[in-house]
Amino acid sequence: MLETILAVKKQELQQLYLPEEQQTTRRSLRDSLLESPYIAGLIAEVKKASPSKGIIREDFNPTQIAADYNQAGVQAISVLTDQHFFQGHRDFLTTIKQNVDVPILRKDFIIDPVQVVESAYIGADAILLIGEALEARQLHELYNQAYDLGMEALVEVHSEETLDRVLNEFTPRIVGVNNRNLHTFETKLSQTERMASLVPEESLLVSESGIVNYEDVQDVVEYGAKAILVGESLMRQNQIVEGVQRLMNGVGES
Ligand SMILES: O=C(O)c1ccccc1NCC(=O)[C@H](O)[C@H](O)COP(=O)(O)O
Repeated sequence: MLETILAVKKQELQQLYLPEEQQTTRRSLRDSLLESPYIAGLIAEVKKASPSKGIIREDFNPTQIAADYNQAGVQAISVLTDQHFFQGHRDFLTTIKQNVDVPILRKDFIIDPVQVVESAYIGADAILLIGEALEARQLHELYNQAYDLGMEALVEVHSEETLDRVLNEFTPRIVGVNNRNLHTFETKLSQTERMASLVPEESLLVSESGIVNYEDVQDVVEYGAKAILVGESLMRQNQIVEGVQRLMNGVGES
């Protein structure tokens, strides 16, 4: 699946035009996650659909969902901007950035420097760089470009092999272990458990995907995660604010 997504991305790149540059103040993703009052920092995702699940939320108002996340006290918001596979849009990110006061992560498949510039122009505070989608040298260059433009980068890996490749090149400040295999969609929190001890101390570890309840949050924190990235389980809540409280405090869980 990842290959298919990347092939479409390469095609889209040929028609990519840069939008008007937003004047924006950058917010630090890493600092915000480290300042969390919960047992982990929470990056809450705005996600309408996905290749593995199809439509996740019919009643989808990205600005309202982000406002609810903000009200609930999340540390950061991840906005899926890919249109083809996730029904996202880069305009969602721009509008959300103007309406909340937490850092915004641009979740997309970034493979080219022009997308890093685009991310800065639309107001992103941080971008996702996927280890399984990039050569380590290329990833490092995109990472440096992001920081040069005042953003941060969440460097995501799924396997030990990919993490090894990345760490041979450089040490990212924020490392995400994706519990979902992007080829098979198999999702298991034990991936964080397997990988946590391999992530350097100085890298803030984010556990991504498949986190559904407070018990899951406790588990990945026990494995070593300092932050979590949660999409689907929050997007399926009727009351987002209460959903965030339940996820992060265990309050009201049966
Ligand atoms: O979510 C997918 O099906 C997916 C498929 C292929 C590539 C990426 C995919 N998801 C991106 C993500 O990393 C997740 O949206 C994010 O980690 C949140 O996961 P979840 O809480 O399980 O929605």
